[in-house]
Amino acid sequence: MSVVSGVTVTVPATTANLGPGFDCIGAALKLYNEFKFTRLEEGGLTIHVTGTEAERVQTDESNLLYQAFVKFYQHIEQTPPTVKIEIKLGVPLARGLGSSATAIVGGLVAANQLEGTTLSQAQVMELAIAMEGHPDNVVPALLGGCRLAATSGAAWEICDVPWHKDVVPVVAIPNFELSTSEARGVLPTEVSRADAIFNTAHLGLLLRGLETGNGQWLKTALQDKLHQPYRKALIPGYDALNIAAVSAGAYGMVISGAGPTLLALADKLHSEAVEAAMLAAWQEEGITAEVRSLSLDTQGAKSF
Ligand SMILES: Nc1ncnc2c1ncn2[C@@H]1O[C@H](COP(=O)(O)OP(=O)(O)O)[C@@H](O)[C@H]1O
Ligand SMILES: N[C@@H](CCOP(=O)(O)O)C(=O)O
Repeated sequence: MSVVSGVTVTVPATTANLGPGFDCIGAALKLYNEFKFTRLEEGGLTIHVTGTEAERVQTDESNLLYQAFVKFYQHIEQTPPTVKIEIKLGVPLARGLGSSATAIVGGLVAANQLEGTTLSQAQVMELAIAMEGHPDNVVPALLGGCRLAATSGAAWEICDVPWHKDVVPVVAIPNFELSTSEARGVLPTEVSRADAIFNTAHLGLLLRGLETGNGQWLKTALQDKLHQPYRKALIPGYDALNIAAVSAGAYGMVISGAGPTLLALADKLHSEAVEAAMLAAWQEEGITAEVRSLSLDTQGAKSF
């Protein structure tokens, strides 16, 4: 295929970890960033950002989307073309909804499209995982759906995790940021055998709970001992929201990605009540938030 003069890529938000699946499972959500790349014959890099919090995105070569774009060209050992980049932000920044994953996947997919799909989707995925350092947000951002990723060193096995249609993700997004690096910084480097066994069992149960919609399994499965006990202190209102969500009928509540967004899973009958309860709980803490039910994106990154 031949090179093209411009491309637009949309990439979905993600909710990673889902409680016990730290660094290995995540789901794409119907909330999107859009990235338009146009080759320029002259001048230098131009980045224009629109949408809520647009002023918080870098507009020089340090921009993560652009860095991913450059990474692609380093990989194919070519010089990147000069481009104009237009970013339409739909995914809030540093909230645990995979904004960094959208940028990494968006930059790589855009470059691959501009070069006539030089790399396979699997090669793009490997580059994205290497850049992000873990697979659980970039993989669903690229492929869509709920995905489990495992590696024994060389390549990644990606498994599509069936998600029962009655299980609704409710996201409660506060108006403060928490960077993934800060939230990873509070984690211990070693964990006990008991905690490792706890998470292994709960992740197995979660997979079956998501597939079947079995509420009893999901209630037990949405627990974790590897990251949330250390991170919850970074999120004011965590315990209050947990109580509110479960009292309103949610199966359980977890931290979305590295936080601070909190994710409840509920059935369709209870999702609206869970939304209202989580919003009220954060208001009581004096925190402004947006709470909404989202459905799963099944398509991942799309280019046109
Ligand atoms: N659309 C974007 N374009 C460029 N950089 C972005 C974009 N979205 C996020 N980023 C970068 O990623 C950072 C947030 O990443 P991170 O702390 O991992 O949070 P998140 O949980 O949202 O992925 C932002 O501060 C910004 O540097
Ligand atoms: N497993 C990672 C997931 C980070 O996701 P993000 O959406 O917050 O970027 C972690 O928990 O650190």
